[in-house]
Amino acid sequence: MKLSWHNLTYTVKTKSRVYKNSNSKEKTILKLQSGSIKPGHACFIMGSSGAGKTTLLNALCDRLTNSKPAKLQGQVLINDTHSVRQSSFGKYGAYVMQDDVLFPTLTCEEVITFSARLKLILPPHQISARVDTIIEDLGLNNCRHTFIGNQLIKGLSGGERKRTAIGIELVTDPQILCLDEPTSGLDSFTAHKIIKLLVSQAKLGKTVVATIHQPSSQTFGLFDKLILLMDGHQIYQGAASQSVEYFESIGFSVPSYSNPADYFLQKFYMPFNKSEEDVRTLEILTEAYKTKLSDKRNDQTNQGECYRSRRSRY
Ligand SMILES: Nc1ncnc2c1ncn2[C@@H]1O[C@H](COP(=O)(O)OP(=O)(O)OP(=O)(O)O)[C@@H](O)[C@H]1O
Repeated sequence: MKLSWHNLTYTVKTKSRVYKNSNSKEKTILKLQSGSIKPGHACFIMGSSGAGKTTLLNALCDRLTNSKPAKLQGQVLINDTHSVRQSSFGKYGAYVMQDDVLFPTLTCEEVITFSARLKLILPPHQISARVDTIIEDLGLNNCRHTFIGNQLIKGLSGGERKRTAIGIELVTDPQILCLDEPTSGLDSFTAHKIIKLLVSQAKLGKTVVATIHQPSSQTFGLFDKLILLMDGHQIYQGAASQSVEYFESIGFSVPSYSNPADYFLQKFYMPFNKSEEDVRTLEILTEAYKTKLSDKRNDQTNQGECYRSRRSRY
């Protein structure tokens, strides 16, 4: 299923000034954002802390309130036709939270089975077949009988716990899978394995979208699509593999032998007491992004015209 969003703006009222050098008490967290993710793609939302990653993800999954003092404007569409609001996200999508709440005294297999029994109307043998497939796909076979655990009970490792949380959502075979910080608190090797797993889920035809904090350069290389946010603005949306080249073309060269993700987070951070230079950087980036979008639109129009004129010749 294709997920697209158009002119998303999310504003909330705050009790204090939004920035040191402004008097406004209204904070716009998402600023006129548009974009889309196709099925079969794994898209990762990056940006420094407070850039609006979780808010964008929540808007895409219809998890934001639209009542005072918060206001969400714009549209999120499924397959370019149905509004996510009207078509009830839970029917075709799933959301994996950052702090998953799992029963500590159940085993990995038991929590996935519990979720399947709760969400599916299927005979028991089909439920256990589905659970077996998920456990196999997620590589949880060697810990299927281990307790989830908590501070008092020793249980699954962080990575196994994350995969279990994903398994709980996969029981319904969702077409859209949204995850908030699926790698938080994990070492870079385990984080890499989780991202690999998400990319493989996307290859099965799902639309995967996740926020992510600090991917290693190897993990960054797995991303199909990247959305980079700065202070609520989208400053890049496109193939992750082309992002370094794009930023280089507008004057932000990633130093050799360094992790592009680290560079982006450091360079595109908007502090509370933003300086004129920070504002200028943001302006340059948003302008460049608008130009990129209009160039892309022109290319598509030209391609369409070439195709039509070629067809008319035959
Ligand atoms: N309901 C709200 N009321 C006031 N401020 C909010 C609200 N929701 C989000 N914010 C603010 O909006 C900004 C973006 O929040 P969001 O959680 O989307 O950031 P993030 O990029 O996911 O950050 P992090 O990486 O630290 O989780 C933050 O400064 C946050 O404090």
